[in-house]
Amino acid sequence: MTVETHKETLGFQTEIKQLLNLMIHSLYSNKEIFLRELISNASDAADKLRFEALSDDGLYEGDSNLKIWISFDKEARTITIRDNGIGMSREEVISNIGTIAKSGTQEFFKALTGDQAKDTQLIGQFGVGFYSSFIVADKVTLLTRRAGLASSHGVKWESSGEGDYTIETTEYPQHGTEVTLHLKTEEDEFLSDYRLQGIIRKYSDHITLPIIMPKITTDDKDKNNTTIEEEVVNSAKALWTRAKHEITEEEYTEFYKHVAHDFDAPLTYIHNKVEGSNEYTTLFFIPARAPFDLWDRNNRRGVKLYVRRVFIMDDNEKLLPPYLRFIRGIIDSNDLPLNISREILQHNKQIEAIRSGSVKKILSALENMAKNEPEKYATVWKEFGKVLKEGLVDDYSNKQRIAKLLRFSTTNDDNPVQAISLEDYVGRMKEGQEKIYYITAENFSAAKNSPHLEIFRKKGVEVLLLSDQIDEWLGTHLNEFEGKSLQSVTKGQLDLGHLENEEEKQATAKASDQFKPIVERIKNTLGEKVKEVRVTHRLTTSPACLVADEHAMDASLERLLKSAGQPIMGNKPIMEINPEHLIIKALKEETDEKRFNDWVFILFDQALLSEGGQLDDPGAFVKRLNEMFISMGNLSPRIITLS
Ligand SMILES: Nc1ncnc2c1ncn2[C@@H]1O[C@H](COP(=O)(O)OP(=O)(O)OP(=O)(O)O)[C@@H](O)[C@H]1O
Repeated sequence: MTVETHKETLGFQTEIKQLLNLMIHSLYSNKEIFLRELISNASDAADKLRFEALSDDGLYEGDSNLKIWISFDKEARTITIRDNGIGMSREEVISNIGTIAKSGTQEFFKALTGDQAKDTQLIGQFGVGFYSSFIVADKVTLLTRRAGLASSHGVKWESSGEGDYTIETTEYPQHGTEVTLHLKTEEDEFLSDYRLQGIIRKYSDHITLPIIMPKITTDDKDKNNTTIEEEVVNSAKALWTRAKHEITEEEYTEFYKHVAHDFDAPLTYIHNKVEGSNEYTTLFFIPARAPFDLWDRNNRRGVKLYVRRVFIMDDNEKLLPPYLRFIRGIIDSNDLPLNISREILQHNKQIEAIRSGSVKKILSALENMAKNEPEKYATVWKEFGKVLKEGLVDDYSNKQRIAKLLRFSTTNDDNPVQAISLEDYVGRMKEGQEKIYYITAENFSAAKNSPHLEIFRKKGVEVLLLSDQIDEWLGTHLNEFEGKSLQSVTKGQLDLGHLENEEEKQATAKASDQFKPIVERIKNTLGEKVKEVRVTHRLTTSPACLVADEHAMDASLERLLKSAGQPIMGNKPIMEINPEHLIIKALKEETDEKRFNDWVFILFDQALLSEGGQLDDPGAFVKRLNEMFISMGNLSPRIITLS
């Protein structure tokens, strides 16, 4: 391999400049976290080396005692953080340090508002890692060499964080990385054993590698005789192996920040040891906020797998199902072989048992929280509810447990905040009510104002108002809850069962008879646009609505699939008319064929609009409506003449 030694000056990716600026200003009040971030990176680098060395122990280059060293030089005003982990090649330095390759980057930059207070929150959520060095340093020098490469493949990277950096190949004897911060003039407080040790103990005690600082002792008799020893500053024990009662909340929080790359404390943690034939420990965290890449179902970096404290991998979908991708933490198995590969993981019985045990633990924790700490659970639902709902589709065996965790908006309070459980709903079902009614629409307002709800509102029957995209699948995947079937109010013949009394049933039957001729006329007018026209009793104030056939797809699901580019055989809707409505009564008497046709098309288009549909020919609708206004004589003759 030819070694590229020349020194080049490269520009940061534009986003990095923006990120650096924002970060330096917004994280200044918490500037000591730069050390936590660099230690965290060093620890990850050691994990990576240990894993790669499982298949090639030559990578240790005879030094498998992985450590992190921290030192400072008062005169040069520098702090150095060094590790003997995996290190980086020149290409890796350019792609890891000069660009942000994280998923969710685009979402993050879109979310920035320009308002410093708000953006500070966001930057914490995004994670700043290495760049946090620039909060306290006006120049950062990074020396590194990837394990396995010759010492001539060392890389020196340097930047003052102002838009560009230099990179050159250099001799670097040991594998690993060394980051030197040249402190800004006002940051001398960090040039102190006491201060640095305090930060390490506060934020990085849980790091499993020894974090070492030099301890200088001076001979009492001879002040010039000094000895330097290595002192381990942290407890260097895997946090999850310690007994729960010995671990403080702060320790859990700091560990979370390290594994999750989050700046904020988690909402809660779930720590368990499983003993028996398949021994393992899990430590899971529920974050307080959704990360920017939550919607990326392929991003599975939430949970890390360890085998007897050795990091194995952090991106395997086998560890937790996609609907729990918001969970962060670790799984440490005592029984899996250390050289386990991704391929073996796919078909490993122990992993399957760990996965299903972990899912159960997480669901139990969520159930307990929902019961005992409903406010906390409301946050979980707000942040991760949409993802959790995917579980109904993904996880058949836990469907009923997941169903209990769902929260909805309903017509009970017409509140867009989803807070009502299916148990709440069932608990207050009306006497005679046999089904759980729901409506799906593109957004909350469209659901709330749908004409399909009129009869339910009149009778005081609660309806779930569903407007998240995933809700379209709810009806297909959750057929029943506690023996009550779920029924879309926009599908099929409305059967209110015992909610309707004999009198009402007779009135509907009578109206159907009386309106038979007009129903026929409307059907003839609309032709292929509808499957059927019928008299309804679900409307009280609207003249007409569209419903889907019992076995057809909901109209809103059909629209969703179409917008996702899926070829859909258009299902024709059924138009239902309200015999009590003035327009329908007038229509019954209408003899002018043109006016009748215009009314029918207007009613059809209105019904389509009110359920969030799109008109095939909006211009024709507007024209008909205007003609109708004019002919109704509501406008003064002068205006009519002008038009
Ligand atoms: N000490 C190190 N040894 C080896 N690689 C490192 C080291 N420090 C950083 N890197 C590499 O640089 C990348 C970027 O680091 P950075 O701290 O900016 O982000 P991160 O750790 O991936 O995530 P976050 O920003 O959430 O902390 C890392 O993912 C890693 O590949």
